[in-house]
Parts: sequence; structure tokens; C-alpha cells
Amino acid sequence: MKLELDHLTKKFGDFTAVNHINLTMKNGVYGLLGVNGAGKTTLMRMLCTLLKPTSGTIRCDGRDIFKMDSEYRRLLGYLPQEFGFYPQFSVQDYLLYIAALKGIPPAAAKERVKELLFKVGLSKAAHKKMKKLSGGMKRRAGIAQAMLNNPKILILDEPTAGLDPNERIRFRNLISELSEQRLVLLSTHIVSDIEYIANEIWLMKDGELMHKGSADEIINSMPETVWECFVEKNMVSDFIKKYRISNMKTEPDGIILRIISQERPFTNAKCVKASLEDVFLYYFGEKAGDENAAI
Ligand SMILES: Nc1ncnc2c1ncn2[C@@H]1O[C@H](COP(=O)(O)OP(=O)(O)OP(=O)(O)O)[C@@H](O)[C@H]1O
Repeated sequence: MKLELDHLTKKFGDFTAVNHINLTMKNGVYGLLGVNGAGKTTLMRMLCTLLKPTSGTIRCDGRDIFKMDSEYRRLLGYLPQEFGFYPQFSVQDYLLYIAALKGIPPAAAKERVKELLFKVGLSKAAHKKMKKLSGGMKRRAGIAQAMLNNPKILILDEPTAGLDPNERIRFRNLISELSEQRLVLLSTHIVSDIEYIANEIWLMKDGELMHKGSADEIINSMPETVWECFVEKNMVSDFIKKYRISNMKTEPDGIILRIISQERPFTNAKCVKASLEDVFLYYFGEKAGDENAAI
């Protein structure tokens, strides 16, 4: 299975949400990383044929996905950011209902639902109403619905949004497991969601693909150095004004700063290995929130 994006562009009026993206994907996990508004959902919706590109093409094994129509959709599983989950349905009935919508015959659907409930760890919750599920359980039900037709291409838009750290880890493991023999694309703005499971990471900003590669390749793409140094509390504000700070750790008698800078910021600063978090901050730092936001 090969998906090729060629100069893929989407404009909303004068605004370009996705700008000339060229990419090739094969089986494995691809992590699309970017801040709010980077264009991740727009890109994914085009990959699911829910949005028509303004220009450019998406080809699946050489064929235009918009011309393949239902043949392509049979290959596809999609978990949108917000999915309609029918609050009054039990988890099992919800999945059986979606299976019917996807045209899966009832006997096969029953088997498949049972199998998927087990896979996503919801067997015990099969008869629980959807509205009573925790955020993590709901997302797992969402993954199960996307997997009903055993898709060769699985697209997950922010699958870990709102999950607690434990659920995030379970999710990562599940996604890793599901990626065998298929192409999985997931979007997130949380670095740790994809750092260890994505074979390739794409950094997206303002509709463009800034960098792509393995976690190590992305880390090595950063032209600056990461330093750690211990400073007294009263010096911190000067450092914040002068440097890009990726982390601050309070100690009883001072603060340990993690600083991204070409030059050594302080005599006692030691050079440390950069992490994907540092790189994310380097590329997106000023875009991570409002300029004057306190958090
Ligand atoms: N239907 C639309 N009409 C006009 N502008 C749109 C439309 N859909 C998206 N946009 C704009 O396109 C840009 C990219 O939006 P998109 O939802 O793709 O970003 P995102 O990276 O998925 O962000 P988030 O993480 O917040 O979901 C945003 O500026 C958004 O306001």
C-alpha cells in the first residue's frame, strides 16, 4: 500500500490551509505534529476524501483516490477529532450499528465487534452506555469503529486529546500494535504521543511541511544547541528575556534551566542531548499559544 501526495493544496477563500505538500507513505506509523491551526485536520480530511483539494493529487498505489471512490473508502478507517458516539447506545450496539452502516454482514460484524472489543480493551464494557465511558474508553471505542473494516489505511485525528498519562501510554501501545501490515497516520500536538512509535514524523506549520524524518533526524535538523545550567532564582527573568527556555526545574537553592541557544549561555552551562520536545519548542515556541498568555 502506497499513498502519494503531490503538491497537495487546500485553500478556503484567500486563506491557504495546506500548501503544496509532497509526501509518500507506506506501511508504518506516521506522526503529524503541529500546533493548533497548522492544517493537520484539513490534510487528514483530504486523505479521507471528505474535502476536495484545491489543487494537487493524492494517489493510492498509483490511482487518484477521488476517482477510486468507494473502493478507496473500503481501504480506509478514520477517527475524526469529534466523532458522533450515540450516547444511549451500548458500546457493542454502537459498533454493530457502525458495522451495518459500513455494509458488513451481521454474522461477520458480530465476530469482528467481539474481536475488536477485546483488542481495544473494552470487552468488559461492551454493555456500558457510550455516555458513561471515560474519555480514554470513548477514544478506544472510536478506534474500534475505525478498525471495523480492517482498513489498510488508518487515519486518527488527535486520538489522544484529553487523555490522562496512563491512557496515553495504553493508546500508544495499541496504535503500535495496529500498525502491523497497515499505514497509520495520526495527528497530535503532544510530542510524546509519537516520539517512540512513529517511523516518520512530519512537522507541520502554517499549512506547510517544515521537516520530516525519524525522531533522530528531526532532532538533528535543529541548528542550535541545548544547554543545561543552574542559576539563582533572581537571574531567571534575564535568561527568559534573552534565550529560548525549553524547561525550568526548581531546586531548593536555585533553578535548573534548559536553554536552546547557539552560544553557551552561562559559564557553568553544559551541553546536553536535544530531545524532540526541545525541537518542537524551537520550531513552534512562539506559536504554542497567545503571546501574552501566562500558561
Ligand atoms: N472550512 C473552513 N473554512 C475556513 N477556514 C478553515 C476551514 N477549516 C479550517 N480552516 C482554517 O484552516 C486552518 C487549519 O485548520 P485545521 O483544522 O486543519 O488545523 P489543525 O492543525 O488541525 O488544528 P487543531 O489542532 O486546532 O485541530 C485554520 O486556520 C482554520 O481556521
